[in-house]
Amino acid sequence: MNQPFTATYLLDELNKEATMGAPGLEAQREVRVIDMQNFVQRKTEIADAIWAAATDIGFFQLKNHGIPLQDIQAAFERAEQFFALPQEIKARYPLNRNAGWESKAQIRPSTGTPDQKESWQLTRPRMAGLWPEEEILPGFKQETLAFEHQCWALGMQVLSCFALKLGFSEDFFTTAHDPASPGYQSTLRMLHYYPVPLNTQSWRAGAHTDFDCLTLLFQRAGQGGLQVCPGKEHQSQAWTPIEPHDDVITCNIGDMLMRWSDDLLPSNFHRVRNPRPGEYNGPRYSLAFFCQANEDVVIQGPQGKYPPVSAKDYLAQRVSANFSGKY
Ligand SMILES: O=C(O)CCC(=O)C(=O)O
Ligand SMILES: [Fe+2]
Repeated sequence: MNQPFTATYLLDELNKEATMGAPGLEAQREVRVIDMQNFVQRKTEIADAIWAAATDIGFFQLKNHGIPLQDIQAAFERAEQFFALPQEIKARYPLNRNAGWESKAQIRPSTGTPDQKESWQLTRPRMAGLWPEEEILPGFKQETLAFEHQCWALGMQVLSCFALKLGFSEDFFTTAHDPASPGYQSTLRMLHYYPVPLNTQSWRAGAHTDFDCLTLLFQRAGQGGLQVCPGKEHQSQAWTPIEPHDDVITCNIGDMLMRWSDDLLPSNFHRVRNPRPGEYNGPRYSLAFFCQANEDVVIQGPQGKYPPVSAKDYLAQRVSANFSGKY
């Protein structure tokens, strides 16, 4: 790992990502926790707090966010059940365009090595043949769809705060991520990082920024390893560990929102490191919801800092740079 990986991409963010594979340093940074209680009444105050955290520190966490803890725990249990299925069953749901299952297929431009994980992704319009059947995992489909919707609704609340601060109409991003559209491409991802023998030289997930507008990341207490480096400080290569807590959701700004805000909202680099000697080194599960604008939506900020690109073309370029040219 960590050998310099040289490639040239058409997108600036991919060229930047290719420079981020080194171990770097550790740095403590403030992790601001935003209280989402009484969102409607407190929206202006919440929007100010989210904006300040996103622009000063680059990442933040949500508490009292309205997704019941028992629903999150049930979603983790479904992920464990899915990943415990025999390999030959999971292989019946192969990844295609951010939907379905893959194992060790994601090669980050930063590291040039495969992430030590498997994942299954739900992208609503693309799920034909990719659901585990009722007799294999009863209730999985219905409950996972319901959880995806809860994530979408919370993601849209947060994005409406960014819309407010950017001077866009407050429903701008909700329209851009309309689940009723056939071009809907927001994704719920279940992740399972394999147990790692101690002193193994690899990354559970190599350094990257997300492709989307906003990511909601759910982690489990005791299963650490996430490290974050704010986009505006990426040259420092100084990484802040994020301690997992069951009652908060960690949020990352992704590259779609960076583009849409003409860089006012920098996307965050993050990665998942291996356990160190003495740390828990068993399996690690996480859940991520990626708010990815619908295929036909054109991403461009008011200042036109980046050329216009459809969210479909943008995602296709980012996914294929991570999956050996496949989309
Ligand atoms: O599992 C984690 O904590 C991070 C996952 C992640 O960054 C991703 O899938 O984009
Ligand atoms: Fe990520």
